[in-house]
Amino acid sequence: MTARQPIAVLGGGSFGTALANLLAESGQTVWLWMRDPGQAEAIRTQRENPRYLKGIKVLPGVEPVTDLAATISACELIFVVLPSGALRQALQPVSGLLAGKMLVSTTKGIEAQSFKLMSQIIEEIAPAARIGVLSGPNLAREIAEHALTATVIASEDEALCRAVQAVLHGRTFRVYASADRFGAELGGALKNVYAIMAGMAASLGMGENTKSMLITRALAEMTRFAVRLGANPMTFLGLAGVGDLIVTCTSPKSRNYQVGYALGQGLSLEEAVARLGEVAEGVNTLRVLKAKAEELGVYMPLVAGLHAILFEGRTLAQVIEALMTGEPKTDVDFISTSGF
Ligand SMILES: NC(=O)C1=CN([C@@H]2O[C@H](COP(=O)(O)OP(=O)(O)OC[C@H]3O[C@@H](n4cnc5c(N)ncnc54)[C@H](OP(=O)(O)O)[C@@H]3O)[C@@H](O)[C@H]2O)C=CC1
Ligand SMILES: O=C(CO)COP(=O)(O)O
Repeated sequence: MTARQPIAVLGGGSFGTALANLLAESGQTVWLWMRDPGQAEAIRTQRENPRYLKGIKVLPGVEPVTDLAATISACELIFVVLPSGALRQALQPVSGLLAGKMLVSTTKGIEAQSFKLMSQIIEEIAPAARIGVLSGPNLAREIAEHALTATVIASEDEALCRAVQAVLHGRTFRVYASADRFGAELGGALKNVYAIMAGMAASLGMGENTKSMLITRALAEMTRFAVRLGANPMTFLGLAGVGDLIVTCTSPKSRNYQVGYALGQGLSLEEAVARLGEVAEGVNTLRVLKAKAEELGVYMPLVAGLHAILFEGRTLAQVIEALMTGEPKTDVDFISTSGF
């Protein structure tokens, strides 16, 4: 990467804007690509992203742009910050420009038909690109407000990890490296589902014991699933696993938590998502995860329970009854060596 080359951020939502500001703070020139010329113009003139990150000043080093091909051609390091449902359709038309580029996905979702994670889709679209995943407990607004934050850059490509650390590491943002791209990315996608449950529990006034049980059993369940897919369970003990699970299951700033909270207040799923007006990846992840767990025969009672409430017409009371009275199980069963 040459000193004067800009860095691209694809996606002008809350996280794209927060990430662009972080890069600009460390002295980089950033091209923040978005599809909507009106939003680009608003950011250019108001120096704020009024739609997705109101009240945060967008730094002078961030240039909003709308020409995707020109952006990719000009940049060697590209952060992909698009919703999972948009990533393939956005990148496919420019696939011919991606060879040799460093592409870092921050998107926390799973493709419905293929069950592919976002970096796997990028790999398919751009087999000659260098690929990484950025994931961790990273609420966009807190990053933008300079809350002390840590994240993980995960890639088999060590030089890519170092390049991302060099441009993102700063006084309020620490970047840890990992070679486990699959584990880090899977953790980020799975935790969104449990954040919906946690939001629901919070709106129903459930206590701290319940919250702790939910987060801990969520960790057991998502790790069990990941191990079945061949992932390293230890990654789930890191920032991209339990770290991200904690923040999204405890913070009202999480959009997935907010959807769950609204459901607990009696809104329908459609109403809850519409009220949010931003992406809540956990809703789609829940659908594909439930189907995949069944296909693989992985025991995921929390996922099955939430799916039953959201898509099968079961009541919360019925699901809680089934979960609490199910047959007794062993703790930390995914690594258990005990004779139980
Ligand atoms: N926000 C956060 O705290 C974090 C988010 N992430 C992940 O980052 C990803 C993006 O999230 P976030 O920035 O929060 O999302 P937002 O909902 O804040 O913004 C979504 C952005 O994507 C754009 N977009 C939607 N569809 C398309 C499309 N087809 N082509 C091009 N652009 C499109 C939207 O543009 P338009 O307005 O034109 O629709 C908007 O700029 C998600 O997977 C999320 O899980 C990861 C860590 C933290
Ligand atoms: O992934 C996130 C924090 O790490 C953001 O979570 P939400 O998408 O639920 O806001």
